[in-house]
Amino acid sequence: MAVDLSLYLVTDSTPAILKGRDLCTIVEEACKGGVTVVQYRDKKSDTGVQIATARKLHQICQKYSVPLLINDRVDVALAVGAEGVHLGQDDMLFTEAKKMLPKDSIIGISASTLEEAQKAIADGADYLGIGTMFSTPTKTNTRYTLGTAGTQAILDAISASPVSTVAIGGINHSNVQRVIYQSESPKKALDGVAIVSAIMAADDPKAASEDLVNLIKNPPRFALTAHPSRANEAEALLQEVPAIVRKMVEVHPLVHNMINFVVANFVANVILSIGASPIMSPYGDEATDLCKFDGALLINMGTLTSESVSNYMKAVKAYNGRGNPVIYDPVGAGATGIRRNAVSDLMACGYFDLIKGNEGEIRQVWGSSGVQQRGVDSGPSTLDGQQKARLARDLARRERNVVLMTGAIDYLSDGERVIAVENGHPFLGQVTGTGCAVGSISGCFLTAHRSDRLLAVLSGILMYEIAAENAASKEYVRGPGSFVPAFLDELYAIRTAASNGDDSWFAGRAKVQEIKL
Ligand SMILES: Nc1ncnc2c1ncn2[C@@H]1O[C@H](COP(=O)(O)OP(=O)(O)OP(=O)(O)O)[C@@H](O)[C@H]1O
Ligand SMILES: Cc1ncsc1CCO
Repeated sequence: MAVDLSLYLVTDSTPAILKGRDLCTIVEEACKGGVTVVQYRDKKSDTGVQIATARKLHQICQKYSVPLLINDRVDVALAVGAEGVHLGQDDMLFTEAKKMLPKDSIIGISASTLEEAQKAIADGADYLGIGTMFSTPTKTNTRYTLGTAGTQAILDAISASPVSTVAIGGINHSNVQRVIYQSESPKKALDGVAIVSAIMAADDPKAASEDLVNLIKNPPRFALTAHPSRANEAEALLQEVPAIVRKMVEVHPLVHNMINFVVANFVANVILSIGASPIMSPYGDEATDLCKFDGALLINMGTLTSESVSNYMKAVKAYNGRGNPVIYDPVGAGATGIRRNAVSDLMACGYFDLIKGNEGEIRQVWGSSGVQQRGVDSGPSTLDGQQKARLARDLARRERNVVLMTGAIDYLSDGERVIAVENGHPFLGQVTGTGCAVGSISGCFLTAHRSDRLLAVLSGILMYEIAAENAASKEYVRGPGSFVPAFLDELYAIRTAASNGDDSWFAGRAKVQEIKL
């Protein structure tokens, strides 16, 4: 039996959720608001109460042509003639339930691992409930928190099967679009999302459901536009760079930096030099107002404190809500347990248009790092150029965003194209904050040029690294100390040239190639 799983309501009868209200009234409001399937889930009530409630719910659901599924209790489903059941891994076996239920019944199975998903498919499940997506305070006994990356990996591995899928766990209005978007693998997407408290605990369950329907139907504002690689991709991109630098100077974007205290002053001066406007604010609540200027947000966790992550989360939510660019610079990502946890918490909390880091940091975000970072520096590389390019490409594909891995050669990818940039100067590696400034500059370019994020970031890096080369070539520059003021001057010189319509600073300077993998 085909079911529309797009907005799948799972009930919750706990007093904290119901807040004295009647379960059936909430479900009816949700049906009016557009939920497409209801699962009655009640782990506590006596059988008699469950049957009575399920019967009422079934009458309501039938009025709105919404199928009713019963969690775990095949006997309750049979007693009220519900459309089917949902079974967890500890519930009755699929094969037993199949024997007991009428022929057309829907049977869904919870799957937290690929093995569980494959077994449920082999048994003949009608759909999979994949989760837990995010851990929530109300459900702490979750075996696996998959996140969008784990969900995407399962979808990819089962893409040959036509089985339907919904994601479950911690999904709400603020993350639903991202969950659907980032979980999608090239060959298989979620068919829906299961929602509990975002509807059940809402003051107005009808409005909450309507809002979710709208969010599910519409693509997120941050969806990446596909830019398949052209025959001479690097050259084609380079032709556009000077115009994008001019545009950035003209737009005079604002970049909100939640940045470490070591580099804040240097980064603010870099941003002023390129003709943009910096604001440094570590206070998460300020983002509610700051995001309204439609600039970019940079999260740079260089000097993390016990309060940083919750502040970052508030700001990311505010900027994501307006679809404004958010950049994540996971400084020192692998250096300590606290930073490693911060990486997972932040990656689960919102969408980052760009993740920018040195090799050690990008490897930590990817999750494959067996390498202990000693500090905020990258440390000796163990990857060759192709492997670096592949890592940047794979992370961008997984997160469906843009990834920039900095170093003597920078690797930039949007999941389809990979561009290597050889510009820059070794002095950049000798001055703290030069990587952090790249994150902030990228924010300015992402704000000014939104249709091709890879091109926007590439334009920023080239302006930056060509300025560094120009500065290092001055005869009065003898080392990192004299390099810094000369560097700010050269950024300013390019910005001035660009605002005069003079692109000569760029002619023949870019050392860029596309890497084919
Ligand atoms: N040896 C080098 N040659 C050319 N450019 C370099 C070199 N080292 C670094 N860069 C450039 O310097 C910038 C910063 O990159 P790097 O990888 O040093 O960042 P980082 O380690 O995050 O820095 P920080 O944390 O100090 O801000 C990038 O634009 C990069 O291309
Ligand atoms: C040295 C240092 N320590 C924390 S952040 C930082 C600046 C480089 O990101």
